Amino acid sequence: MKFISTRGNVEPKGFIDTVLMGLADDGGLMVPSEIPQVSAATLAEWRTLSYQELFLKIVTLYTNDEIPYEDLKQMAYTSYGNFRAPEVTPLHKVSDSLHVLELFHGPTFAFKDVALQFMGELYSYISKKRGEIIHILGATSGDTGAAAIQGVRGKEGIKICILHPHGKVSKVQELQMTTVDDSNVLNLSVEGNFDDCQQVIKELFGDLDFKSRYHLRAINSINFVRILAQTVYYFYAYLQIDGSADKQINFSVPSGNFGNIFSGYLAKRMGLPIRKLMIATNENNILERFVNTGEYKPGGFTSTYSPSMDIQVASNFERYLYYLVGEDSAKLSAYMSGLQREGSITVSGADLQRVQADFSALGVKNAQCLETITKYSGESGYLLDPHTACGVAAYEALGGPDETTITFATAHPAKFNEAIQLTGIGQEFPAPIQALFEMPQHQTLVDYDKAEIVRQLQAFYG
Ligand SMILES: Cc1ncc(COP(=O)(O)O)c(C=O)c1O
Ligand SMILES: N[C@@H](CCOP(=O)(O)O)C(=O)O
Repeated sequence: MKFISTRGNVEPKGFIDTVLMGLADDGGLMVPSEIPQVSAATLAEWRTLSYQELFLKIVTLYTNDEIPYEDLKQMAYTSYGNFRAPEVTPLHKVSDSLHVLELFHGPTFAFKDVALQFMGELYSYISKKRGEIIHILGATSGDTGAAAIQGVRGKEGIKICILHPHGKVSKVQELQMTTVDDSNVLNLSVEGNFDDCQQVIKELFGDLDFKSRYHLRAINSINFVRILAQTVYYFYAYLQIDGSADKQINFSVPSGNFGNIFSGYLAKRMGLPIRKLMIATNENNILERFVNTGEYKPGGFTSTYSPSMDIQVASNFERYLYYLVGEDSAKLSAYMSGLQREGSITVSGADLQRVQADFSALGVKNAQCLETITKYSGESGYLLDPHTACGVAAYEALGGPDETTITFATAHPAKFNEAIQLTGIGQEFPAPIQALFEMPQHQTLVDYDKAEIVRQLQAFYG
């Protein structure tokens, strides 16, 4: 198994080199040269595996034996050993047609922990085994940053800098990142939005001289290992639902940067019997507009009750587009240049039909998000966080009769109490979240100015 760039101008790489490269050196995104296939018989054999066992089955399809099995096993068990649920990602049945896969039982109460606990272990392993310097640079709308910092905490030889949009993350997200007082952690609070933060880091990863001089490593979903680790819970959720291996299931996925749902697309391409992949977004509904009309046009950023999905430029969209154009790098590159030049991409005809066969989508309005939280709290006694509520609203709108849908609970409601309070519902914070309110914060406020951010990074990475 080799990994190649969507843009076609990077020599095929092995697994570890792909992890270290993060953003492909030609500006594209790394993808597997071929997608491993999982047969129905194999799926049936996997039905009784624990999360960690399943993780090992899936991840070893991609790792080329570059990591000895016992080492990988140790990483898997360490990564998921500190989750608060023994199943790691337990499934909560709401009704016969709706199940919620709770992805928030990791250290920072968000789905990002699932991939980033492993990524922290992996970076630490690579650093020790290969003597690589690991200087992480990431952008966050709140959850990736907190989970990445927790993923590498206390690990020798790793420095991490996270850019978050000033005043545009929830209070708990801000506290989770900024109460960490470790000398290897730098939080830059940027006067801008998430897209601005992501733009700066993409430019810095695209400057190959800067990238290699400062040993920049990515933790965002531009890094293929994030996508890979996230495919595991699609398989796990599917296998927990009763029934034969050929039963098809829908997944409704609260989406922003398109990483989580792209993992589902990959799982489907690997052979997981998924009927519909539902993209749930908020009022930043670029993905909904793309699925419904074929036009992908970033712009018009809006702050919503689900701030982690306040994203216009979805970084993994390029991976999907690559498959949509038949893995043709020249065609993909032409689309990406068009996006840069004209500010939009349009697909039509058979391509649009294929998009609509691959996905359905809903952009959930703020009011509908709160109504959904209120409804499920009242009817089922189950408190949804606002991102998850968007996923449940999409299930209601897009799920067909007699279809089973698994909606991802991407965060614990305590992370987004600003929105929950608006419904009038009270909630108790879990102790680790409550404790954050007593702790001092450490962050540096910077303008949305690449030169200023670069100065901060140079001083930090040394
Ligand atoms: C709570 C929550 N839900 C959903 C999303 C969207 O996921 P993705 O960016 O993978 O599409 C995010 C951020 O990524 C998030 O933090
Ligand atoms: N919502 C995300 C945005 C970054 O997404 P990523 O999956 O590319 O890391 C966040 O919480 O930061």
